[in-house]
Amino acid sequence: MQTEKQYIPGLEGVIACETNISYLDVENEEIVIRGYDLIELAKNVKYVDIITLLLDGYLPENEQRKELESQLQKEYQLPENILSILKLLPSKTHSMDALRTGISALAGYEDDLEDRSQNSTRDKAIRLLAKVPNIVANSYHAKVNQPFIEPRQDLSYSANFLYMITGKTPSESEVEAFDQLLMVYSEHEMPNSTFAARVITSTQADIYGALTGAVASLKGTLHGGANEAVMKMLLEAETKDKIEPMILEKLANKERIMGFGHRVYMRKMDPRALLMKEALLKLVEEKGNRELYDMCVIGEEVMKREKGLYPNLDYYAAPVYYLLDIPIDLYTPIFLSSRIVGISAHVDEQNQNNRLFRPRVNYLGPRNLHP
Ligand SMILES: CC(=O)SCCNC(=O)CCNC(=O)[C@H](O)C(C)(C)COP(=O)(O)OP(=O)(O)OC[C@H]1O[C@@H](n2cnc3c(N)ncnc32)[C@H](O)[C@@H]1OP(=O)(O)O
Ligand SMILES: O=C([O-])CC(=O)C(=O)O
Repeated sequence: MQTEKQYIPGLEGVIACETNISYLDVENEEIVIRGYDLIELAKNVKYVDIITLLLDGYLPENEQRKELESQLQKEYQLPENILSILKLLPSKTHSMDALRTGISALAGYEDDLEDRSQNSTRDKAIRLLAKVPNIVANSYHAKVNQPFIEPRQDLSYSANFLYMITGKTPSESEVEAFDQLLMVYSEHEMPNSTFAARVITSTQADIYGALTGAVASLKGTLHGGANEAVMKMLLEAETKDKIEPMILEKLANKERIMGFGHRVYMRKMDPRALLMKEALLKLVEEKGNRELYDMCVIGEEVMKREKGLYPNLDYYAAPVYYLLDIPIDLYTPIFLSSRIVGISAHVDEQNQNNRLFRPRVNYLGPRNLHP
């Protein structure tokens, strides 16, 4: 006779591992990243600094930052065959599926794929971080039948990423907003995608497999895919007068409003959403489109009043992407690109202190049947 153990749907509140990487301190409204507050980091450092913080455990000095930037630049190029694979994908391929394919295919170029040492994982993570903007941007250009764009070594990591997407040299304020987007998306404790990567890693599978699984997880609209859905909703509403009736209609139809709610923050605003709300206001003041900002604020108020739900990061990140002229298809791939660093840190931590994930079930089906 099986004894029933407590089943917790969605593993809500369950502790899945011990970590030195990050922690959501909801009570104190702090996202702790290796001891630092993510929001304070996002206001004061650059995404490349967060790469060092997450992979090496400390914030870099100037020389260390320069060395990392040049390491990344050396790895910007993609093998010709990978570009050819991206070009061969049908044009209806979702950009997250193209990214998943690109990351998976890169595994074949590693000489030490099975090496799970800390150094090897770090090197692989850097190579992936360098190449992923190329996959994201050029798989999109191939999809819309535009020529590939070559990476530029004279630009910073974030400026090059944005340039490769839009084909325009970005302004300083655009780079600043994009770099901040990458930082706020870089790491977030134990979301579904990170958990998926740790589960895969626990079998001693390689980091490419773990990240491929994480891309698949992050594509879903209850997770990373929400940012695309938010922008589609805002564009469908068109004006600030229409956002409230649209949300009310969706709620009446029992639809979920993308960009609201969060398993961990529950009835509080995601601190990253607040930072992106400020970034959005700054961009709106520079570029115009106050209507978009007002629409978002009205949406936020309606959801608070009707459901007691607050925006998560995706709600305010979506219009920031939009004002940076980034195609909607790329919102979620950019989220994943930034998150590669956080997930890689988790892959390494799992490797260093591994035990296979293998939970049990409460069986509810029949017994004692015979063929
Ligand atoms: C960066 C990120 O990945 S953040 C997450 C991005 N995802 C989204 O924005 C998708 C929209 N949000 C959601 O679906 C949810 O809030 C989640 C999946 C993020 C978290 O959900 P959970 O903690 O599992 O809560 P759960 O799905 O159990 O919902 C609890 C209740 O709140 C409601 N609810 C939660 N979020 C929403 C929402 N966005 N719109 C409407 N209702 C919602 C549910 O319908 C449910 O109501 P019920 O009890 O009457 O059935
Ligand atoms: O933490 C989560 O569940 C989802 C999320 O906000 C993220 O991955 O950034």
